[in-house]
Amino acid sequence: MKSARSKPRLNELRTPARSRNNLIQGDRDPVNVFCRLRPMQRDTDVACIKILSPTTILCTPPASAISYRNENSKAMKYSFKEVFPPETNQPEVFDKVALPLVEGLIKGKNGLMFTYGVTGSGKTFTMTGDPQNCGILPRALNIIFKTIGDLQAHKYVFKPDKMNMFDIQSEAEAMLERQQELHKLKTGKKNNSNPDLAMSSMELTKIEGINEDNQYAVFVTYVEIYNNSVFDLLEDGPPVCKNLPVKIIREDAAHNMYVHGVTEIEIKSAEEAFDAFYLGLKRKRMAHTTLNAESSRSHSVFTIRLVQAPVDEMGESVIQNKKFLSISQLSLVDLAGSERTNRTKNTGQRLREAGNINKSLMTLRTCLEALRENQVNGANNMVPYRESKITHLFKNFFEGEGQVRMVVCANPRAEDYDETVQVMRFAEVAAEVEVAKPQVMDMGAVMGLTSGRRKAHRLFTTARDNLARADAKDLELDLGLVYSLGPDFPSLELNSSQAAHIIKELMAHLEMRLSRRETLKRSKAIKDERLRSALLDLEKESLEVRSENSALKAQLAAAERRVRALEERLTATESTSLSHQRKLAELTEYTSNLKRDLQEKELLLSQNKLDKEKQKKILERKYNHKIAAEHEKAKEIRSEKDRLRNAVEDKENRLRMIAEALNVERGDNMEFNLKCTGDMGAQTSERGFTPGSTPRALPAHLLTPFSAARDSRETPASSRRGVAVANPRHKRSLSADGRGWVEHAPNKLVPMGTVLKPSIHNSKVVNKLTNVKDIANSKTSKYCLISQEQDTDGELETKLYKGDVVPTCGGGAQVIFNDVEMLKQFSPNRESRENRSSVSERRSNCARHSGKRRETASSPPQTPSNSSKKQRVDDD
Ligand SMILES: Nc1ncnc2c1ncn2[C@@H]1O[C@H](COP(=O)(O)OP(=O)(O)OP(=O)(O)O)[C@@H](O)[C@H]1O
Repeated sequence: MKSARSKPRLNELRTPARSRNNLIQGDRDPVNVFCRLRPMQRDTDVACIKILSPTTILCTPPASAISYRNENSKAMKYSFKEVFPPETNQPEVFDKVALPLVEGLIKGKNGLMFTYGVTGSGKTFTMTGDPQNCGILPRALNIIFKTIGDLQAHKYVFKPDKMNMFDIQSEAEAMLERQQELHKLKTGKKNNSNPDLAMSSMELTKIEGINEDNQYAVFVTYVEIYNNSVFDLLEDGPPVCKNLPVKIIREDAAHNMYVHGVTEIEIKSAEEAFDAFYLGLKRKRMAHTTLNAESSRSHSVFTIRLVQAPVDEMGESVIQNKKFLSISQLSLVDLAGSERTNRTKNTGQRLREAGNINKSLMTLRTCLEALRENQVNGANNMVPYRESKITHLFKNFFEGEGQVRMVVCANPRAEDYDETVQVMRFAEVAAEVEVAKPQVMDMGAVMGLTSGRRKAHRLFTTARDNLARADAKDLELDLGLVYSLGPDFPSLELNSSQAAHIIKELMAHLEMRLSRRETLKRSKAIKDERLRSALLDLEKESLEVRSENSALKAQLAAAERRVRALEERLTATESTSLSHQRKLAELTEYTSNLKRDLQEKELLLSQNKLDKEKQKKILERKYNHKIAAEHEKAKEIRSEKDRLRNAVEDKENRLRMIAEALNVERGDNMEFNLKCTGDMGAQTSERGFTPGSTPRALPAHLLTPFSAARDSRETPASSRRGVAVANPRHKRSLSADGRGWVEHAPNKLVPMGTVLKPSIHNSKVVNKLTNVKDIANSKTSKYCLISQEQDTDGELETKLYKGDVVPTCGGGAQVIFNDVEMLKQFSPNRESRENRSSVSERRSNCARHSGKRRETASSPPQTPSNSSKKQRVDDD
């Protein structure tokens, strides 16, 4: 039963058709899987594969195998269509595996054959072989040319249209191209054949049953899939070409996958085919690995396309109609071997290759598993053909029509066991996949042409040629008359008695012949007339067809131009997209690496954070204890400080009172002083004080702070009454002795109209002390801060805070205050009044305080310093 689909278009039958889900079970063939065991290399090698029957093997895990260690030590049986023992020779393998595919190819059926196995298991040996043992590929080429022999069309009659289809050219066009090629060849012929390999010497018989009413042409392509990119091994260029451009896989109008822009060479003999094959072989990526001296690093696909078209009714030339073309293809695939990297010890480029090889083989396996699932269980799983170039390219074989055969190559040695078992499992999956049987049509029969046209034409041309020969007159030819005037003349024996009767008969016969001749003449005239009118019709039709043809040709040319332009754009877009895809993959990998790094760093960071928090807690606990202790101490210090401050304030009050007592009028003072001195136990010799007299000498501890000069110099008597001061500092020369002073007057001084004015000779005057260098330099050794403020009585008081500038080790300076000068004015009236009113109070105060009074700056102003702001008031 045929598919429910409407009658297929003729040219859709040529290449593997797309999936037809409604194909019934009988329309399908399983993938035929063969197993070939290669001979052991060394006598010492231990085998892990045993042949049980011509179709079954037994794999026993050796003790060294991983599966054995994983307690999966059961021996496993695997079945195949046929198992080839190590001693099987190449012709046997070819006859069983590839010959049916070649027969199918000749009859217009598609075929796919691939070798699969671990690296070094004999895949390339099976597919290509060596000079002494030609493999499947050279044998297939040889037998094809032996079979099609002189049934081949002239070169360039069939021409690839670059879109996976073919055009048919007229003999004249084909001849023109042949001449051009001849010219090119004269200028430089390339010969790529390998002199060591005389594969054409194989003894092969031709395939029977070929349709002799067709003309044939063979085209080959050779591509390799390396690191999941497709390369054209027959691309124009030097034989050893390293930088072949990447090709893309596309779908043609009939939804078949093909390598776009691939070089498709028309081959006219097995020798030419070998030339092409060896050119590709030189470019194929091979490398030395630990497990195979010449290991294929890529999957190679050698495709033979056979184009056939029926000859016309005269059996002379091909019918110039693309509709009647039939294209069948046989793809011979040598897959790269699967390899475990820990065994091969590959690194760098080899490792990357191995990764890509394993990945694509994995995709092949995944695709076949999904297909099997869909076919056996009626699932509708998406088959990931596009994940790998190899599966993408052969999508049509699995989803369309054709014969698929696989040779699983295995090395029986124990070291390969683990990988061999994986291969066997893949083989099991593959054997369960089914492929639709190809449908073949005889185009001549479709057109209603009789068979044997070509043979008849050959005979006719032979006869014609023979007639032209010089000895043709001796030939006895039975040309077989088309028109006959009836039977032969009756015998004319007139000497008999019945002569009159015979003459009568003869006359009747002649009359009959005459009338027959007339009839034939009339019939011929009618036929001539018909022929003429038919010819006229044909001529008319031909004219119409020709004009239509030229219009169509013009349209076609325009369409072709458009297609070519679009194609170019598409190619450019596709190559950009490809490069973008590659970039994207790189960036994705880079991003994932970065993410991984980030995660690692985040982990580390959180670990560190945790550690730090732990440490912090420990330290916090420690320091809390310390801080508590410090707080306790600070509290104690503060209370001690308060106590001391109170004591100091108490003493100051007492001293102030003493000083005030010293300043009261003489009479009062006398009394007051006597009391004070008496209270304080001072030893005075003189109690009287007259204006202009030398002030009495008070004990040192009762004088103002400035009177307690360390040197013994006498201070001249103060002009102010009642002040017995002998302080050498009152000398201006000493207070400002000209040694590198910095005079710091933050505010403008209010003029007081006094005799004594705060002024230091040769000093540097600054209003603001912002520049450290003003203080911290080698010339400056003294600092004076001048301030004016109101005292408690509302009088203006000028204070000079003086100090030594001491450089600090950090390069800055500190000021140690050691002196305060004060300038103050009183109204004499107010003073006496005030004094009088407060005398009694002072007396009482004086009586209460027995300590000496020291007049000092209670809190010196702050002075900037760059490294240390240490301030000290040194009571003099
Ligand atoms: N059946 C066999 N008879 C004799 N020699 C064989 C056979 N099979 C393989 N060999 C030899 O084994 C070696 C490795 O074989 P081959 O290169 O075909 O392996 P491979 O499976 O193609 O490896 P790779 O996947 O690495 O390309 C070759 O030297 C080949 O001649």
